Amino acid sequence: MTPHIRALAGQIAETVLMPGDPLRARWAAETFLDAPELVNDVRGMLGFTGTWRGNRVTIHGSGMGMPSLSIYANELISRYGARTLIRIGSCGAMQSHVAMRDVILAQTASSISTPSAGIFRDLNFAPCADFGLLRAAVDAAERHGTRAHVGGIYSSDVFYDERPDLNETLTRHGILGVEMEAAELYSVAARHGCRALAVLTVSDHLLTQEALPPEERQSNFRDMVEIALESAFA
Ligand SMILES: O=P(O)(O)O[C@H]1O[C@H](CO)[C@@H](O)[C@H]1O
Ligand SMILES: O=c1cc[nH]c(=O)[nH]1
Repeated sequence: MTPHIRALAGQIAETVLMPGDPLRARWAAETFLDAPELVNDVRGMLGFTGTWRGNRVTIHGSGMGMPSLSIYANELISRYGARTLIRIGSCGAMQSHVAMRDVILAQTASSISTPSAGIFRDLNFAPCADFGLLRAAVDAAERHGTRAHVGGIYSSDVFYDERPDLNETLTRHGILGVEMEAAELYSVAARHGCRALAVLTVSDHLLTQEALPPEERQSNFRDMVEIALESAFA
């Protein structure tokens, strides 16, 4: 048990999928896992452990933003022995060739800052995905016939952005999309020798202003979850 997770020792799997939304965690656990068991509901942050094709998996919400994810990732790794952490999130597209509902596999995650900045001090650490997971995710996306893009994303501290100049700079440098957790997930995983990847589904588009309704962001992102599970156990 931790301040934020009530699971007992042994109730968290070594492989953890992390959506921001706890209700997406419930949907994914009930849709993809055999015998999902609720292992956390502290503060309404839901975590479930079950099996997928005979492999133990936990699906646990991260909450929104890097400080929230950082708490859960640190506790899942340090207190429960998680070793592979895959974010299954939504994101906003920042390139015209990226369409709504496309999948983005985040090779790197740029940021202005992360909760790890205090450790890195003057170092501009480059948070990156585990290459084995990334390669397996590319293969899984191809098998599924999913439109997937591999490249850099931006992990922001804000959803309501007031820096159009920054977005323009990011787009000009090929950044595919924006979300709010991956850079810290990659940093925490690196610090502990764990594997991490962010598999993201485009829920809105910064260039066209299209946006999916909340229900579709909560569930219906099947390809993303299947790609994450297949990558974890490739
Ligand atoms: O859909 P999730 O996984 O929460 O991800 C995105 O959605 C939230 C903002 O609406 C942020 O957490 C962002 O990273
Ligand atoms: O963080 C996020 C997530 C989805 N869409 C955005 O614009 N930002």
